[in-house]
Amino acid sequence: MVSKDRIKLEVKDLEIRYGSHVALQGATLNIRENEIFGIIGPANSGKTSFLRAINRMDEMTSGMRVKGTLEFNGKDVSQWRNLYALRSRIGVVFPLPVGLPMSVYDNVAFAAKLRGVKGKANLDEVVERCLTRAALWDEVKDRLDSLGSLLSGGQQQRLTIARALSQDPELLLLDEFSIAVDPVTTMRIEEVLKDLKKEMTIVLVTNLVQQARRLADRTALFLAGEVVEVGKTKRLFGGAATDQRTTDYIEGRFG
Ligand SMILES: Nc1ncnc2c1ncn2[C@@H]1O[C@H](COP(=O)(O)OP(=O)(O)OP(=O)(O)O)[C@@H](O)[C@H]1O
Repeated sequence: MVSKDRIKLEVKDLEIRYGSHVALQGATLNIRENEIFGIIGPANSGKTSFLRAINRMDEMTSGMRVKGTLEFNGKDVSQWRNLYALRSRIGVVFPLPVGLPMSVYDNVAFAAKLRGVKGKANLDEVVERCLTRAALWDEVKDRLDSLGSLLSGGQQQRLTIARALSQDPELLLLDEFSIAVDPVTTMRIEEVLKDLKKEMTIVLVTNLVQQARRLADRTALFLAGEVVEVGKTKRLFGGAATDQRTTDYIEGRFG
């Protein structure tokens, strides 16, 4: 049993639909403080929909309906009246770097300004700290005024991580962050994530089972809208999964 106060996200019997199409059902799991929780599974298994439900993107996704319990810090996300306040605690990094039509500096300073950080010295400090934590500072410190969109793909992805960190999130959701990133950058970001989990909880949706193996403390297999199994990554990858489908997926027999 995990003590209640170590549970960051408690999910019970969650169902996500788009119109009549069920994307996820009967999902029950919990995500603990300071762990990296990996989610693996083939396309269309409901992984991204799960992340969307956590930070209430159903509000802006037409036809999307969420039922069941999804408690963040013990309070159901559906009870948060102030979605800005909820989302400021939950950072999200999408598969492809998006929305960078501003300078490198402003990309990171933007959220900090919104949450009330004032004065150039304070903003400079946030920008340097977040870019350093995202392993990008050394590469961009001399071009903070250039457009974020002019950086390489791997740099842009790290910029989106720096931007997510600038909110000082308690929970960081990453959706297949390495899709558009070269292997060296992927490894650098993986090192960053190992370090970040000391300060926050990370949910890592990945299409790379070996990435879950390298990074996740526990891993869940999602399959066709069902949570097949949740367990310690070492156990699942060590040949002791309880569901044969987990073993088959991990060993690449389908996907
Ligand atoms: N906005 C939407 N409107 C209608 N159906 C959707 C929408 N988003 C997702 N779906 C459907 O919900 C199901 C789950 O999709 P989801 O994106 O959550 O899966 P996934 O596991 O993240 O897949 P992938 O690895 O391809 O990103 C799929 O059948 C998908 O077609």
